[in-house]
Amino acid sequence: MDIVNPALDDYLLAHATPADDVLRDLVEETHGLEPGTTMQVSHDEGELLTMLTRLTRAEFAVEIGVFTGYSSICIARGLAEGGTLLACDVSEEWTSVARRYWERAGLSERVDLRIAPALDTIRGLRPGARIDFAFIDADKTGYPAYYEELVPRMRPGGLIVLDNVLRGGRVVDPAAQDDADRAIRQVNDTITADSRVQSVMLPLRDGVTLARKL
Ligand SMILES: C[S@@+](CC[C@H](N)C(=O)[O-])C[C@H]1O[C@@H](n2cnc3c(N)ncnc32)[C@H](O)[C@@H]1O
Repeated sequence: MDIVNPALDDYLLAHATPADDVLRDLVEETHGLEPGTTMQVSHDEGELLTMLTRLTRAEFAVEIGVFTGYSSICIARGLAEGGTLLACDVSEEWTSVARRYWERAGLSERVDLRIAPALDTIRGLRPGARIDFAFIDADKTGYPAYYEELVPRMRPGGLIVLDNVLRGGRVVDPAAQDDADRAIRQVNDTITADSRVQSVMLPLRDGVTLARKL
């Protein structure tokens, strides 16, 4: 199911601030890898991440799902001076590409990469750690648990961003019942009913939820 008419999608992509050489080269290199660019956030979503990180004046951000580093570059670029992005992934192979591009973008000092299941990394944060900005874009069945671990650690006014919340329209297809479909519907319903956050779902690419901690 097209979330947005494809012609409008192209128009939207063409009307975000253009990508720089680092991001363009990263897309090109990722094209040549086995999964290709399908897992990567789109350019307009990346611009949104930079903007939201900046608007929340984030000093400590968490990313769940790094892949080859596109979204982490966008988040790290929006951090306040001296800020840190805790980047969580399980793949040495894909994040080795990300490391090269963080270096090239001058962001290596800002990114703290942890190769481990993201739930372990988040649960291992020091008690009292306050997260300003979080981006969830990893295994879809993990979303409900990632959300529950993040919410209590967010500072008031902090923002959680979740990608792929529409699953190509499968969320409204009763026949779509795999584990990931169920997990995404579950987290979407949880967030809507959660009095700890204010939330909105945007029809950007595969759907993006913004949940702001109250
Ligand atoms: C959709 S990709 C992330 C794309 C990335 N945000 C970007 O813009 O390029 C999902 C990533 O989640 C990672 N992942 C899967 N399961 C994970 C887990 N349990 N903990 C941390 N990362 C995980 C995968 O290795 C993969 O790199």
